[in-house]
Amino acid sequence: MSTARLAFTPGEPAGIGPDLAVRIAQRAQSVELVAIADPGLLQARAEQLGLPLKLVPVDFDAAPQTTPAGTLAIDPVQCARPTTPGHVDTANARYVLDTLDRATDLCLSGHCDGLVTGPVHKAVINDAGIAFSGHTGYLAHRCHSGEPVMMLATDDGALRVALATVHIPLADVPAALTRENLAHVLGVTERGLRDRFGIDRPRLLVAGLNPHAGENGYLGREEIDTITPVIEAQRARGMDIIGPLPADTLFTPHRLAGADAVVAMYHDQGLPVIKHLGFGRTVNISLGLAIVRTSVDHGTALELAGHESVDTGSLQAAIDTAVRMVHAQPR
Ligand SMILES: NC(=O)C1=CN([C@@H]2O[C@H](COP(=O)(O)OP(=O)(O)OC[C@H]3O[C@@H](n4cnc5c(N)ncnc54)[C@H](O)[C@@H]3O)[C@@H](O)[C@H]2O)C=CC1
Ligand SMILES: NCC(=O)COP(=O)(O)O
Repeated sequence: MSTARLAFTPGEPAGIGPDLAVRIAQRAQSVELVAIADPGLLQARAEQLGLPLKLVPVDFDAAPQTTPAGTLAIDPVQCARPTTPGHVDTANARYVLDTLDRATDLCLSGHCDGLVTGPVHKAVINDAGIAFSGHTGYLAHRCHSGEPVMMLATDDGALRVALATVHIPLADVPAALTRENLAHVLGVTERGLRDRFGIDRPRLLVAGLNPHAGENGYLGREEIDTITPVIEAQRARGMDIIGPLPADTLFTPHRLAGADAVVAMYHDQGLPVIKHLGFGRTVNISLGLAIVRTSVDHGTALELAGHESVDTGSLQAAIDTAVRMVHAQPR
C-alpha cells in the first residue's frame, strides 16, 4: 500500500489544536502528515509544552514519506496576530479559514490524499463577521459538493452515528426533516459506507424523532408523515434499513447487533451516546464530500491550551481512519 499524504489543519490557534499538532508529532506516523498552519505558532506551542518539534517544508514534487517522530511536514499559512493560548481573537478567524481553503485545494488538486481537521471555534469565526456553522458545510461549499452527511464513528467501528440534521437550533429540527432531506441523508450514508468503508450492503437503523417513535401518532406525527414513508421507499429500492426505532432503546447492544450505522434525527440525539462510549477515540467523518475528510470528536478546549496534557487519541483515530478511507475499495 502506498504512503498517504494527509493535510492536517490544527484549527483555532488559541485552542488545543496546536498542542495536538505538537503532541502527535512526538510519535512516528505511517503517513506524511502535512500541517497547514503558521510555523511560528507551532514552534511557540512546542516551546510552551517543552517538547521538540522539527518542521520540514513539504515537497509536493516528491513521493509522500512517512513522518519520523519529532517532525511534521509544514505548508505555511501565517496568522494575522500572535496567539495567546486560551484567548480567541477575531483577527485570526480568517487564518483558520485560510488553512481550510489551502488544505481543500491541495486535496482537490491531488497533492494530498485527504484532510484531517483539528477543532475550530465556531463562535469566534461568526464574531469576526463570517457566517460559519462548522467544517462540514464550509468544506461542501468549497468542494462544490452536494450536502454532506456528518457521521461519527468509534475507532473500532463498534458504533457509527450519522446525523439527519446537524448544527441548527432544536426548534428548527422538525421542519428540517423533510422527506427529501432524509432520503438524501440515507442515500449518502449508505453510499459512503460502501465506497469508503468497503461494506457490501450496509444495514442502517433509523431513529424516530419523538419519544417512543411517536407512539402511533399520539406523541408526534413526524414518524408517520415523514420518516416511515422515506424508509419504506428506500427499502423498496433495496436498502437494508430498519426503523423508525425509539431512540431510547435503539442504542442497546441487542438492537445494534448487526447494524453498520445509526441515523439519528438531530445532533444531541446521537452524539452524546457515541461520545459516552468513545470520547477521545471517536472520529468525525464527512460522507458525500469530493475529498476524504476526518476530524477529531472534540472541540477547542481553550482552558487546556498550552499547558495541560491533552489527549491525542481522537486525532490519531482521525488520521488512521482517513488512511483507511483513502485506500478503501468501493463496493
Ligand atoms: N471538530 C470541531 O471543530 C469541533 C469544534 N467544537 C467547538 O469547540 C468549542 C468548545 O466546545 P465545547 O462544547 O466546550 O467542547 P470541547 O470538546 O472543547 O470540551 C468539552 C470537554 O472536553 C475536554 N476536552 C476536549 N478535548 C480534549 C482533549 N483532546 N483532551 C482532553 N480533554 C479534552 C474539555 O476540557 C472539556 O472539559 C466550541 O466553539 C465548539 O463549536 C466542538 C466540537 C467539535
Ligand atoms: N458537533 C460536531 C462539530 O461541532 C464538528 O462539526 P464540523 O466542524 O465537523 O462540521
